[in-house]
Amino acid sequence: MKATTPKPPPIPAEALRQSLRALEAFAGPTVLLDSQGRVLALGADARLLTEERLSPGGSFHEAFTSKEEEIRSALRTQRDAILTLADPGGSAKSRPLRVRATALTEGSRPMGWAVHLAPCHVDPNSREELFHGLWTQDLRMRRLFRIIEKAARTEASVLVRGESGSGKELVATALHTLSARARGPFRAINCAALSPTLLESELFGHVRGAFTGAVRDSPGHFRLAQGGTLFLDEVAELPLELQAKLLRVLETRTVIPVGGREPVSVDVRIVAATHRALRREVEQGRFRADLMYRLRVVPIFLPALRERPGDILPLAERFLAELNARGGRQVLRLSARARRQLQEYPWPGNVRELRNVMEYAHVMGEGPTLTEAELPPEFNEQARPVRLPLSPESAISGPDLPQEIGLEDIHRALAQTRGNRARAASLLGISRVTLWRRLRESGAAPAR
Ligand SMILES: Nc1ncnc2c1ncn2[C@@H]1O[C@H](COP(=O)(O)OP(=O)(O)OP(=O)(O)O)[C@@H](O)[C@H]1O
Repeated sequence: MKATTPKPPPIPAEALRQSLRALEAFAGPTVLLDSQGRVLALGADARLLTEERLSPGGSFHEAFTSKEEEIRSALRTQRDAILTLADPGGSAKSRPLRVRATALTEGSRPMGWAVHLAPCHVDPNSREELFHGLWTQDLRMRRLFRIIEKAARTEASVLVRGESGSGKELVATALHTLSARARGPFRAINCAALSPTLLESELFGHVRGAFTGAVRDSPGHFRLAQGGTLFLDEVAELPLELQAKLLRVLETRTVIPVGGREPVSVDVRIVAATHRALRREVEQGRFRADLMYRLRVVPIFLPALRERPGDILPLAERFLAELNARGGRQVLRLSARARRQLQEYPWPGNVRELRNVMEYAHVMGEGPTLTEAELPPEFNEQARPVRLPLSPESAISGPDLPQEIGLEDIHRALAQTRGNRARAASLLGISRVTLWRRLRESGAAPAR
């Protein structure tokens, strides 16, 4: 005779409510579904977040306007997904929600899902786009993507201008990937990171015996990028004598390695980038005008993150979803204060800095809510009132505020430290607060 498993007694409503409250405290707004996708129960936070659009006995799928396949995939894959909540009033006001499901099983039998919900800041009225690793919902950025697509089809030199961490290298790789040279190599070199002598031999190569330590021939980046694209990052930092040499290479399409005599033909497309205004560098005699015109046939201006504030929170959420997917802590929401601080912060290190900040907070804190206290120390400094100088003189001659340190220096230090403000400040010999204040005074950061 077949043994029948006795049906478990139903969980008393009060016990269920308490379990859900405990679950929500740990995992954020939660809905329990049966294996057919019907709502079994939902916690008070989930009720609030969904504005009562979900109720026990109702269908989970029908509460959303997202495609049936998207909803099924969200449940099946148990990965972060964005679903749009239907508006019962039928107005066009849709509400995106971040959703993550955990399958509930008894042995191997599927019982349903616990679905964790979180608010989502992607603006449903503006279109989002992921373009070769660059995510945005900013209209200007999306227009830039179209320019990049057009420029990629040509051989024209492109000059990308943008602050540190704003995605210049990603633009360069997109230009390469979308070009006829995609099968060829992509090489990148940072002109600010090497001494002039080393830079010369890295770019143009050298022959054996050209200098002490040159024990064998070295091809250099131009020849290594043969048939492909060479990305010259921080091109404004190129010393004048190397600018002359670079111009010659671009004009003759040949390169003479250091210590060599014979010109070698090269077929390379140049993409250059800088955080400076090259025109100003030309005016100041630090950059050759003829080289500038050669490099900036197509100029591309990448807006800083603070100039597209609508991207800050959605990008933060994307980074959190990536971090959640690695396992460990599952962050389901940002506290209101953390959101405000992220939005008010000047982001001198741009998207790279935002990613680092999210990683720091994800590691430092615990639980499903990422709070302002988990943000790196500079955010808490930012929250403190800014100390006013005692006298006008102390504002300019005080040891903590050297007048000669300008915005350009700060950007250069940030570029060198890849957006790390603490290291940039110590490089400049000022405190992090001063660095932030300088950015704010210059209008680079919003006044509070
Ligand atoms: N729009 C974006 N969407 C998603 N990630 C981005 C975006 N912009 C930048 N990033 C992230 O920031 C990192 C830095 O980008 P990238 O190296 O292209 O910046 P950069 O402007 O070349 O910086 P630097 O001038 O310091 O070299 C990227 O690896 C990527 O993770």
